[in-house]
Amino acid sequence: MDFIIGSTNQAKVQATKNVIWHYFPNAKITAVEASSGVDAQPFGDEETITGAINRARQVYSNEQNVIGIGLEGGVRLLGGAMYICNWGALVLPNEHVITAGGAQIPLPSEVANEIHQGKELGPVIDSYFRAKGLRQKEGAMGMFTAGAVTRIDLFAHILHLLIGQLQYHFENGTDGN
Ligand SMILES: O=P(O)(O)OP(=O)(O)OP(=O)(O)OC[C@H]1O[C@@H](n2cnc3c(O)ncnc32)[C@H](O)[C@@H]1O
Ligand SMILES: [Mg+2]
Repeated sequence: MDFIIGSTNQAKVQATKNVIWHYFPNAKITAVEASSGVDAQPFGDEETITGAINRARQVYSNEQNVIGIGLEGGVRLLGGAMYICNWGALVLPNEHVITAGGAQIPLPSEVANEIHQGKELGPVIDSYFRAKGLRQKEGAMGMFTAGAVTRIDLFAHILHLLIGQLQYHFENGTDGN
């Protein structure tokens, strides 16, 4: 079983390799740019999960028995606060879709205000911490949890949820989707 991840973002690619090779040590994993088909800064679970599914749909292949992986980061509003929200999707060679959501933490209001003005979380987080390329490593999750859970850990957990459901699908021919 081979996998293609629809992104070259290092946090996404590293998380994918860590988890897929844990379950399938011989799997071939390729990373390619894929468009999410949604806004560069998705807003809400609906838009974020759609971005994840679109990326996975773009890279799966029923001819080569390749499973597509899509991971997407977004933000959502809950109880007056803005939370980071992340979604993942697998598209199987038979076009079956498996999805899973990630853990969420609220963002400081200074950061939320900038997102409301139309900026993307990646650059906003970089300027907030006077750093470069945080979205490829720690991410907002890592920075606002003092490194306890990084963006790689966050996507790795989503991958575990996806691969676990994939195993269940293989064993039972069904899942919750
Ligand atoms: O190359 P791609 O796969 O597009 O990687 P990306 O980092 O842009 O990731 P997304 O498109 O999935 O994320 C949408 C936006 O939210 C930003 N983002 C999402 N989660 C983040 C995080 O934990 N830390 C920093 N930026 C984040 C990201 O940089 C984008 O501006
Ligand atoms: Mg992006």
